[in-house]
Amino acid sequence: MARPRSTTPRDSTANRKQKPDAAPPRAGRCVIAGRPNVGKSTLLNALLGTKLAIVAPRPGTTRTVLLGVFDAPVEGARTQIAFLDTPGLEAPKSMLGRVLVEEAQGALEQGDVLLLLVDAGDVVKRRALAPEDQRVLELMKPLGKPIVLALNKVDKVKDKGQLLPTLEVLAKAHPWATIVPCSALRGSNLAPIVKEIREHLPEGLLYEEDDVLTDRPERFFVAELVREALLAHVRQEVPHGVAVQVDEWVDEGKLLRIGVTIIVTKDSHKAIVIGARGEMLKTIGQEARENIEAMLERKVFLRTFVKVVPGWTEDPEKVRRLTREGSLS
Ligand SMILES: Nc1nc2c(ncn2[C@@H]2O[C@H](COP(=O)(O)OP(=O)(O)OP(=O)(O)O)[C@@H](O)[C@H]2O)c(=O)[nH]1
Repeated sequence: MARPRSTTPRDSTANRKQKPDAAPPRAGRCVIAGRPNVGKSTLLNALLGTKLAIVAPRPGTTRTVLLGVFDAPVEGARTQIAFLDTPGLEAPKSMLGRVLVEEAQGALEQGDVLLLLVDAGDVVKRRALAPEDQRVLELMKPLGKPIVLALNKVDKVKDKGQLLPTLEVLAKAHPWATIVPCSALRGSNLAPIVKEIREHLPEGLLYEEDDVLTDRPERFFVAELVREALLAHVRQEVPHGVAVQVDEWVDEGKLLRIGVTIIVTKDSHKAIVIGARGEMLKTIGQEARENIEAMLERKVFLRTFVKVVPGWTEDPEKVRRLTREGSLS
């Protein structure tokens, strides 16, 4: 998918043509990894200046490795960074969890640089990495790649005086490329991250074109926007077993007709997603449609079905189909 020009602030300001005296272009891959809910997808979106990944205030939102291409000058020199946003790394509780961990671990090997994202408030409180963060670091270490440690959600740290001593302790834990406190939500202090990543990338370009944003088709993002709307409204344990499949895509010129099936694991979950008199499904569909229309910049008719597929989160074949191909068929 190409970069949506109207929604990318960087597009309006960045001049991708280098100045004659600028350093040569550099390009490579950076994998964003960390335990669930630390803000990896929010950081990807902030770095790209556009919303690519869905975000939710609950662990386990990201279901697949997502490519997002940063292509802009860093200190005047063109820099292409293929960021890979990964599912949160944690001890898996289901087959779905195992596949997500496999995906994230596999992605680590693809990075020229690894970015370990942790929760600033949590490490400040402990004056150390949490055991869950440490486990991610242990997966990264044997790969021998430069690791940037980013302490996210620094906006939530009340006692900012505790930050410096924490950074000093963390600096001794590993020979990091750098340690950066930042806020992905506010977009603050992200420039030092990009600058450091650039230092470790080889000269050259990954993509000749200057508007590559991702390698996923529009249908993938449509399914994700439906899942995001659902995550925003449905509580309890339902979201863990939800997948969205796009099964109708008819371009009628003025209107794009899309049909999606929301897959859940139990009848009781189906009832929650539909809600009393269908109110919940209506809310989800309406919110998803508005976001899809904004993304595609066209009028959309969205039809939503809900289907029970018992035990799909424990069936390796179904998990792979739904998380990687986005469809059971
Ligand atoms: N206060 C604050 N909240 C943030 C920040 N970055 C992310 N969040 C919030 O943290 C929650 C989780 O964000 P995500 O980006 O979905 O986290 P993730 O690490 O991709 O989550 P998983 O997909 O579960 O691994 C959301 O509610 C975000 O709004 C930040 O810098 N400050």
